[in-house]
Amino acid sequence: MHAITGSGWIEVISGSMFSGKTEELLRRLRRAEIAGQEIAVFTPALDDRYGETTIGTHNGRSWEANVIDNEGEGPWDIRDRLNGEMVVAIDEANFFSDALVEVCQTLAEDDRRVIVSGTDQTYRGEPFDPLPDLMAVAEYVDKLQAICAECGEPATRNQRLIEGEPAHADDPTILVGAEESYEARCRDCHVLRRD
Ligand SMILES: Nc1ncnc2c1ncn2[C@@H]1O[C@H](COP(=O)(O)OP(=O)(O)O)[C@@H](O)[C@H]1O
Ligand SMILES: Cc1cn([C@H]2C[C@H](O)[C@@H](COP(=O)(O)O)O2)c(=O)[nH]c1=O
Ligand SMILES: [Zn+2]
Repeated sequence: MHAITGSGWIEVISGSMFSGKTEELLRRLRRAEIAGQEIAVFTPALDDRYGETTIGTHNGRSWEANVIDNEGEGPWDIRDRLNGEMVVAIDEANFFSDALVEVCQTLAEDDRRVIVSGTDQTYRGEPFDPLPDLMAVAEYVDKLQAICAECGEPATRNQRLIEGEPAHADDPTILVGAEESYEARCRDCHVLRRD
């Protein structure tokens, strides 16, 4: 339990793609496991890059996860599928509906440690819901940076590339992918086509 409030809490790990969000999430889970705590991990059905029932990093590390469909109960299914675990981890929060914020609040109010990871900006450089609201209600927020693929400076933005070209501003927001479609870039090197 939280030393100050005597209750649960929310930790958000955010930042650009490739910044090490999932690595950091797995590091925290390994430590919770060493401490003998029961852990439940959730991932959205939409992200199938690493196989249906795992969360994975861009450098090959993974952890077993429960897959949550955004249809039906959506993120409320997370609460229904808990079996007494007091550490709850949610990866790829950017693929969940806004209801995830209320779900995380409820879990923290039930004295749980909630660790949420997800990228905070769309490829357009706009806030990626529900991360902004999650960051606002969280007790702890870590915003990580990758390395800009163009200039080597710290990267805060997600560059979407379609056949090697910057994506157009009117493209759909959701496109599951990794190195084949995205690069980490700094503010100066991030490009968006508007023609
Ligand atoms: N441009 C980059 N900047 C930093 N790390 C990168 C970059 N491209 C690939 N990587 C690799 O990605 C790893 C982070 O992967 P991951 O934790 O899955 O990131 P995230 O969850 O933030 O997308 C790094 O440790 C590194 O090996
Ligand atoms: C910027 C942006 C990203 N996505 C997708 C691409 C990936 O599948 C995930 C982010 O994964 P990571 O673990 O943070 O590397 O989100 C998207 O659908 N739309 C976007 O604008
Ligand atoms: Zn750059």
